Amino acid sequence: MRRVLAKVPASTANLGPGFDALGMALSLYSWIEMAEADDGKARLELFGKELAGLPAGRDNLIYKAAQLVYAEAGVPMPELHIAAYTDIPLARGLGSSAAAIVGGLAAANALIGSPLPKTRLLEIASDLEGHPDNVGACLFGGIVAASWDGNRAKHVRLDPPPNLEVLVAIPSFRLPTERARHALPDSYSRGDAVFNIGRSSLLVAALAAGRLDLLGFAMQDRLHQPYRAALIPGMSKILAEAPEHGALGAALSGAGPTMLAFVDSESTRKAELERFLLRTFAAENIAAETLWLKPASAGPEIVEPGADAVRVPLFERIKGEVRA
Ligand SMILES: Nc1ncnc2c1ncn2[C@@H]1O[C@H](COP(=O)(O)OP(=O)(O)O)[C@@H](O)[C@H]1O
Ligand SMILES: N[C@@H](CCOP(=O)(O)O)C(=O)O
Repeated sequence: MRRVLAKVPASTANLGPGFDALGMALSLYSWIEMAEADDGKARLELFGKELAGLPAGRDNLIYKAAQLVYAEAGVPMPELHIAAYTDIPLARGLGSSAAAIVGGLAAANALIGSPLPKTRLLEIASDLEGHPDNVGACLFGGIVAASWDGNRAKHVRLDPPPNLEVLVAIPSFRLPTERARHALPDSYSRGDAVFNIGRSSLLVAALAAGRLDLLGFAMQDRLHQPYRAALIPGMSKILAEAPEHGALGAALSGAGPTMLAFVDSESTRKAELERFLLRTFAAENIAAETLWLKPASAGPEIVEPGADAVRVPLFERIKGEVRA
Protein backbone atom coordinates (compact mmCIF):
# COMPACT_ATOMS: atom_id res chain seq x y z
CA MET A 1 0.00 0.00 0.00
CA ARG A 2 1.33 3.47 -0.84
CA ARG A 3 1.88 5.93 1.95
CA VAL A 4 3.32 9.43 1.73
CA LEU A 5 4.47 11.98 4.27
CA ALA A 6 4.30 15.70 3.50
CA LYS A 7 6.36 18.24 5.45
CA VAL A 8 4.68 21.61 4.91
CA PRO A 9 5.94 25.07 5.91
CA ALA A 10 4.20 27.82 7.86
CA SER A 11 3.75 31.13 6.09
CA THR A 12 3.32 34.80 6.81
CA ALA A 13 0.89 36.63 4.55
CA ASN A 14 0.65 40.29 3.46
CA LEU A 15 4.16 41.34 4.64
CA GLY A 16 2.46 44.63 5.54
CA PRO A 17 1.00 46.23 2.40
CA GLY A 18 0.56 43.17 0.15
CA PHE A 19 -2.90 42.31 1.47
CA ASP A 20 -4.11 39.00 -0.03
CA ALA A 21 -1.18 39.09 -2.47
CA LEU A 22 2.23 38.56 -0.79
CA GLY A 23 3.47 35.70 1.35
CA MET A 24 6.67 34.16 2.65
CA ALA A 25 7.20 30.55 3.74
CA LEU A 26 8.71 30.11 7.21
CA SER A 27 10.83 27.43 8.86
CA LEU A 28 8.09 26.02 11.09
CA TYR A 29 6.28 22.89 9.89
CA SER A 30 3.17 20.72 9.74
CA TRP A 31 3.42 17.01 8.99
CA ILE A 32 0.73 15.08 7.14
CA GLU A 33 0.89 11.36 6.50
CA MET A 34 -1.60 9.90 4.03
CA ALA A 35 -2.45 6.46 2.67
CA GLU A 36 -5.38 4.88 0.89
CA ALA A 37 -7.21 2.83 3.55
CA ASP A 38 -6.58 -0.90 3.29
CA ASP A 39 -9.60 -1.62 5.50
CA GLY A 40 -11.96 0.62 3.51
CA LYS A 41 -12.58 2.91 6.50
CA ALA A 42 -11.74 6.62 6.65
CA ARG A 43 -9.52 7.43 9.63
CA LEU A 44 -7.91 10.66 10.79
CA GLU A 45 -5.43 10.75 13.65
CA LEU A 46 -4.54 14.19 15.02
CA PHE A 47 -1.47 14.46 17.23
CA GLY A 48 -0.27 17.24 19.49
CA LYS A 49 -2.03 19.97 21.46
CA GLU A 50 -2.59 22.33 18.53
CA LEU A 51 -4.86 19.93 16.65
CA ALA A 52 -6.87 18.83 19.69
CA GLY A 53 -10.59 19.24 19.13
CA LEU A 54 -10.47 19.64 15.34
CA PRO A 55 -12.81 17.51 13.21
CA ALA A 56 -11.39 14.00 12.93
CA GLY A 57 -13.39 12.75 9.96
CA ARG A 58 -14.08 13.57 6.33
CA ASP A 59 -15.04 17.09 7.43
CA ASN A 60 -11.40 17.82 8.35
CA LEU A 61 -9.75 20.45 6.16
CA ILE A 62 -6.93 18.07 5.16
CA TYR A 63 -9.41 15.40 4.10
CA LYS A 64 -11.50 17.94 2.14
CA ALA A 65 -8.38 19.14 0.32
CA ALA A 66 -7.42 15.56 -0.55
CA GLN A 67 -10.92 14.89 -1.92
CA LEU A 68 -10.59 17.85 -4.28
CA VAL A 69 -7.42 16.36 -5.78
CA TYR A 70 -9.09 13.02 -6.55
CA ALA A 71 -12.11 14.82 -8.05
CA GLU A 72 -9.98 17.13 -10.19
CA ALA A 73 -7.77 14.26 -11.36
CA GLY A 74 -10.81 12.11 -12.18
CA VAL A 75 -9.56 9.32 -9.91
CA PRO A 76 -12.20 7.41 -7.88
CA MET A 77 -11.99 8.54 -4.26
CA PRO A 78 -10.92 5.80 -1.85
CA GLU A 79 -11.24 6.11 1.93
CA LEU A 80 -8.07 7.62 3.38
CA HIS A 81 -5.99 7.14 6.47
CA ILE A 82 -4.52 10.48 7.47
CA ALA A 83 -2.30 11.36 10.41
CA ALA A 84 -1.32 14.95 11.18
CA TYR A 85 0.91 16.82 13.57
CA THR A 86 1.83 20.51 13.55
CA ASP A 87 4.30 22.87 15.15
CA ILE A 88 2.40 25.82 13.61
CA PRO A 89 0.17 27.39 16.26
CA LEU A 90 -3.44 27.64 15.08
CA ALA A 91 -5.26 30.91 14.35
CA ARG A 92 -2.21 33.07 15.10
CA GLY A 93 -1.51 34.38 11.57
CA LEU A 94 1.16 31.83 10.69
CA GLY A 95 -0.76 29.96 8.01
CA SER A 96 -1.87 26.79 9.82
CA SER A 97 -4.95 26.49 7.59
CA ALA A 98 -2.83 27.06 4.47
CA ALA A 99 -0.46 24.30 5.63
CA ALA A 100 -3.39 21.92 6.23
CA ILE A 101 -4.82 22.67 2.77
CA VAL A 102 -1.52 22.55 0.89
CA GLY A 103 -0.44 19.46 2.82
CA GLY A 104 -3.70 17.67 2.01
CA LEU A 105 -3.45 18.62 -1.67
CA ALA A 106 0.24 17.77 -2.02
CA ALA A 107 -0.01 14.44 -0.19
CA ALA A 108 -3.08 13.29 -2.15
CA ASN A 109 -1.52 14.38 -5.44
CA ALA A 110 1.65 12.43 -4.61
CA LEU A 111 -0.40 9.36 -3.65
CA ILE A 112 -1.94 9.18 -7.12
CA GLY A 113 1.27 9.86 -9.04
CA SER A 114 1.22 13.69 -9.15
CA PRO A 115 -1.18 14.24 -12.08
CA LEU A 116 -1.93 17.85 -11.07
CA PRO A 117 0.68 20.59 -11.61
CA LYS A 118 1.46 22.84 -8.67
CA THR A 119 -0.06 25.79 -10.56
CA ARG A 120 -3.42 24.00 -10.48
CA LEU A 121 -2.96 23.13 -6.80
CA LEU A 122 -2.52 26.87 -6.17
CA GLU A 123 -5.92 27.56 -7.73
CA ILE A 124 -7.62 24.83 -5.72
CA ALA A 125 -5.89 25.99 -2.53
CA SER A 126 -6.80 29.65 -3.14
CA ASP A 127 -10.41 28.66 -3.59
CA LEU A 128 -10.43 26.75 -0.29
CA GLU A 129 -8.50 29.40 1.68
CA GLY A 130 -10.22 32.39 0.02
CA HIS A 131 -6.98 34.18 -0.93
CA PRO A 132 -3.72 33.07 -2.60
CA ASP A 133 -1.06 34.70 -0.39
CA ASN A 134 -0.21 32.13 2.26
CA VAL A 135 -1.18 29.06 0.24
CA GLY A 136 1.11 30.40 -2.53
CA ALA A 137 4.07 30.77 -0.19
CA CYS A 138 3.32 27.42 1.43
CA LEU A 139 3.14 25.68 -1.96
CA PHE A 140 6.19 27.20 -3.62
CA GLY A 141 8.38 28.24 -0.67
CA GLY A 142 10.35 31.49 -0.60
CA ILE A 143 8.49 34.73 -1.25
CA VAL A 144 5.43 34.58 -3.48
CA ALA A 145 3.47 37.36 -5.15
CA ALA A 146 0.15 35.91 -6.28
CA SER A 147 -3.07 37.11 -7.79
CA TRP A 148 -6.30 35.13 -7.95
CA ASP A 149 -9.47 36.10 -9.84
CA GLY A 150 -11.69 33.51 -8.20
CA ASN A 151 -10.82 31.01 -10.90
CA ARG A 152 -7.26 31.37 -12.15
CA ALA A 153 -4.22 32.15 -10.00
CA LYS A 154 -0.91 33.47 -11.27
CA HIS A 155 2.20 33.79 -9.17
CA VAL A 156 5.89 34.64 -9.20
CA ARG A 157 8.27 33.15 -6.64
CA LEU A 158 11.35 35.00 -5.39
CA ASP A 159 14.27 33.61 -3.45
CA PRO A 160 14.37 35.30 -0.05
CA PRO A 161 17.33 37.67 0.29
CA PRO A 162 20.26 36.09 2.12
CA ASN A 163 20.75 37.41 5.67
CA LEU A 164 17.03 37.78 6.28
CA GLU A 165 15.85 36.43 9.61
CA VAL A 166 12.34 36.54 10.97
CA LEU A 167 11.39 37.18 14.57
CA VAL A 168 7.79 36.42 15.44
CA ALA A 169 6.02 37.28 18.69
CA ILE A 170 3.08 34.93 19.06
CA PRO A 171 0.36 35.96 21.54
CA SER A 172 -1.26 33.13 23.47
CA PHE A 173 -4.76 34.07 22.26
CA ARG A 174 -6.24 32.88 18.97
CA LEU A 175 -7.69 35.25 16.38
CA PRO A 176 -9.48 33.38 13.59
CA THR A 177 -8.73 34.94 10.20
CA GLU A 178 -12.44 35.17 9.45
CA ARG A 179 -12.95 37.42 12.49
CA ALA A 180 -9.98 39.62 11.60
CA ARG A 181 -11.35 40.03 8.05
CA HIS A 182 -14.67 41.21 9.41
CA ALA A 183 -12.87 44.19 10.97
CA LEU A 184 -12.00 45.55 7.50
CA PRO A 185 -14.01 48.19 5.63
CA ASP A 186 -15.74 47.51 2.31
CA SER A 187 -14.15 50.44 0.51
CA TYR A 188 -11.05 52.64 0.69
CA SER A 189 -10.07 56.13 -0.40
CA ARG A 190 -7.98 56.62 -3.53
CA GLY A 191 -5.21 57.96 -1.28
CA ASP A 192 -5.06 54.74 0.72
CA ALA A 193 -5.19 52.59 -2.43
CA VAL A 194 -2.34 54.58 -4.00
CA PHE A 195 -0.36 54.39 -0.75
CA ASN A 196 -0.59 50.59 -0.66
CA ILE A 197 0.11 50.10 -4.36
CA GLY A 198 3.27 52.16 -3.93
CA ARG A 199 4.47 50.40 -0.79
CA SER A 200 3.63 46.92 -2.03
CA SER A 201 5.34 47.46 -5.41
CA LEU A 202 8.39 48.90 -3.69
CA LEU A 203 8.45 45.98 -1.24
CA VAL A 204 8.49 43.35 -3.99
CA ALA A 205 11.21 45.23 -5.86
CA ALA A 206 13.23 45.71 -2.66
CA LEU A 207 12.99 42.02 -1.78
CA ALA A 208 13.98 41.02 -5.32
CA ALA A 209 16.94 43.41 -5.30
CA GLY A 210 18.05 42.57 -1.76
CA ARG A 211 17.48 46.19 -0.65
CA LEU A 212 16.84 45.38 3.00
CA ASP A 213 17.35 49.06 3.86
CA LEU A 214 13.97 49.84 2.22
CA LEU A 215 11.89 47.35 4.20
CA GLY A 216 10.89 49.73 7.01
CA PHE A 217 9.33 52.17 4.53
CA ALA A 218 8.02 49.59 2.08
CA MET A 219 6.22 47.49 4.71
CA GLN A 220 3.81 50.28 5.68
CA ASP A 221 0.14 49.54 5.15
CA ARG A 222 -3.20 51.35 5.20
CA LEU A 223 -5.54 48.59 4.05
CA HIS A 224 -5.73 46.15 6.95
CA GLN A 225 -3.33 46.78 9.83
CA PRO A 226 -4.95 50.04 11.05
CA TYR A 227 -8.35 48.31 11.29
CA ARG A 228 -7.01 45.20 13.02
CA ALA A 229 -5.05 47.17 15.62
CA ALA A 230 -8.09 47.29 17.92
CA LEU A 231 -8.08 43.46 18.04
CA ILE A 232 -4.40 43.26 18.98
CA PRO A 233 -3.35 45.49 21.87
CA GLY A 234 0.31 46.54 21.50
CA MET A 235 0.33 46.11 17.73
CA SER A 236 0.46 49.83 16.85
CA LYS A 237 3.37 50.42 19.23
CA ILE A 238 5.28 47.44 17.81
CA LEU A 239 4.77 48.65 14.23
CA ALA A 240 5.85 52.18 15.09
CA GLU A 241 8.83 51.39 17.31
CA ALA A 242 10.30 48.03 16.19
CA PRO A 243 12.75 49.76 13.79
CA GLU A 244 14.12 51.77 16.74
CA HIS A 245 14.97 48.42 18.38
CA GLY A 246 16.82 46.91 15.43
CA ALA A 247 14.07 45.63 13.10
CA LEU A 248 14.48 46.17 9.37
CA GLY A 249 10.69 46.31 9.13
CA ALA A 250 7.66 45.00 11.01
CA ALA A 251 4.17 43.81 10.14
CA LEU A 252 1.17 41.98 11.43
CA SER A 253 1.69 38.37 10.35
CA GLY A 254 -1.27 37.42 8.18
CA ALA A 255 -4.48 38.35 9.97
CA GLY A 256 -2.65 38.25 13.33
CA PRO A 257 -2.34 38.28 16.24
CA THR A 258 1.33 37.34 15.66
CA MET A 259 3.68 40.27 15.05
CA LEU A 260 6.61 39.78 12.70
CA ALA A 261 9.90 41.64 12.40
CA PHE A 262 12.52 41.19 9.70
CA VAL A 263 16.05 41.30 11.02
CA ASP A 264 19.48 41.26 9.42
CA SER A 265 21.01 37.94 10.54
CA GLU A 266 24.21 39.80 11.46
CA SER A 267 22.42 42.31 13.67
CA THR A 268 23.81 42.70 17.18
CA ARG A 269 20.43 43.92 18.46
CA LYS A 270 18.38 40.71 18.31
CA ALA A 271 17.99 40.33 22.07
CA GLU A 272 16.93 43.99 22.39
CA LEU A 273 14.24 43.55 19.73
CA GLU A 274 12.96 40.36 21.31
CA ARG A 275 12.72 42.08 24.72
CA PHE A 276 10.87 45.02 23.16
CA LEU A 277 8.22 42.79 21.56
CA LEU A 278 7.64 40.76 24.71
CA ARG A 279 7.61 43.85 26.93
CA THR A 280 5.07 45.58 24.69
CA PHE A 281 2.68 42.64 24.78
CA ALA A 282 3.25 42.15 28.54
CA ALA A 283 2.31 45.81 29.14
CA GLU A 284 -1.06 44.93 27.58
CA ASN A 285 -1.35 41.80 29.77
CA ILE A 286 -0.82 39.57 26.75
CA ALA A 287 1.27 36.45 27.24
CA ALA A 288 3.39 35.82 24.15
CA GLU A 289 6.31 33.71 23.01
CA THR A 290 8.98 34.61 20.51
CA LEU A 291 10.48 32.37 17.83
CA TRP A 292 13.42 33.04 15.54
CA LEU A 293 12.63 31.66 12.10
CA LYS A 294 14.15 31.75 8.65
CA PRO A 295 12.41 32.04 5.30
CA ALA A 296 11.77 28.47 4.09
CA SER A 297 12.88 28.05 0.50
CA ALA A 298 10.88 24.87 -0.23
CA GLY A 299 7.15 24.16 -0.37
CA PRO A 300 5.81 20.75 0.66
CA GLU A 301 8.48 18.07 0.76
CA ILE A 302 7.14 14.61 0.09
CA VAL A 303 8.85 11.69 1.75
CA GLU A 304 7.81 8.42 0.16
CA PRO A 305 8.89 5.20 1.86
CA GLY A 306 9.82 2.12 -0.16
CA ALA A 307 7.14 -0.45 -0.94
CA ASP A 308 8.16 -2.67 1.96
CA ALA A 309 8.10 0.12 4.53
CA VAL A 310 5.18 -0.22 6.86
CA ARG A 311 5.39 3.23 8.46
CA VAL A 312 7.41 6.35 7.83
CA PRO A 313 10.10 6.35 10.52
CA LEU A 314 10.29 10.12 10.84
CA PHE A 315 6.60 10.55 11.46
CA GLU A 316 6.62 7.63 13.87
CA ARG A 317 9.33 9.42 15.82
CA ILE A 318 7.36 12.68 15.91
CA LYS A 319 4.25 10.86 17.00
CA GLY A 320 6.24 9.00 19.65
CA GLU A 321 7.52 12.26 21.07
CA VAL A 322 4.09 13.82 21.05
CA ARG A 323 2.46 10.84 22.70
CA ALA A 324 5.12 10.56 25.39
N1 LIG B 1 -4.48 20.30 10.56
C1 LIG B 1 -5.67 20.89 10.49
N2 LIG B 1 -6.77 20.15 10.31
C2 LIG B 1 -7.98 20.74 10.23
N3 LIG B 1 -8.19 22.06 10.33
C3 LIG B 1 -7.13 22.84 10.51
C4 LIG B 1 -5.82 22.30 10.61
N4 LIG B 1 -4.98 23.33 10.78
C5 LIG B 1 -5.74 24.45 10.80
N5 LIG B 1 -7.03 24.15 10.66
C6 LIG B 1 -8.19 25.07 10.63
O1 LIG B 1 -7.73 26.37 10.37
C7 LIG B 1 -8.14 27.26 11.41
C8 LIG B 1 -7.10 28.33 11.59
O2 LIG B 1 -7.05 29.06 10.39
P1 LIG B 1 -7.00 30.63 10.39
O3 LIG B 1 -8.05 31.19 11.30
O4 LIG B 1 -7.02 31.03 8.97
O5 LIG B 1 -5.58 30.97 11.05
P2 LIG B 1 -4.12 30.57 10.57
O6 LIG B 1 -4.24 29.92 9.23
O7 LIG B 1 -3.40 31.86 10.51
O8 LIG B 1 -3.58 29.67 11.63
C9 LIG B 1 -8.27 26.37 12.63
O9 LIG B 1 -9.10 26.93 13.60
C10 LIG B 1 -8.85 25.12 12.00
O10 LIG B 1 -10.23 25.28 11.79
N1 LIG C 1 -4.48 38.03 3.50
C1 LIG C 1 -5.09 37.31 4.60
C2 LIG C 1 -4.03 36.45 5.23
C3 LIG C 1 -4.52 35.62 6.39
O1 LIG C 1 -3.44 34.86 6.85
P1 LIG C 1 -3.58 33.91 8.13
O2 LIG C 1 -2.28 33.21 8.27
O3 LIG C 1 -3.89 34.80 9.29
O4 LIG C 1 -4.72 32.98 7.83
C4 LIG C 1 -5.64 38.31 5.61
O5 LIG C 1 -4.91 39.22 5.96
O6 LIG C 1 -6.81 38.16 6.01
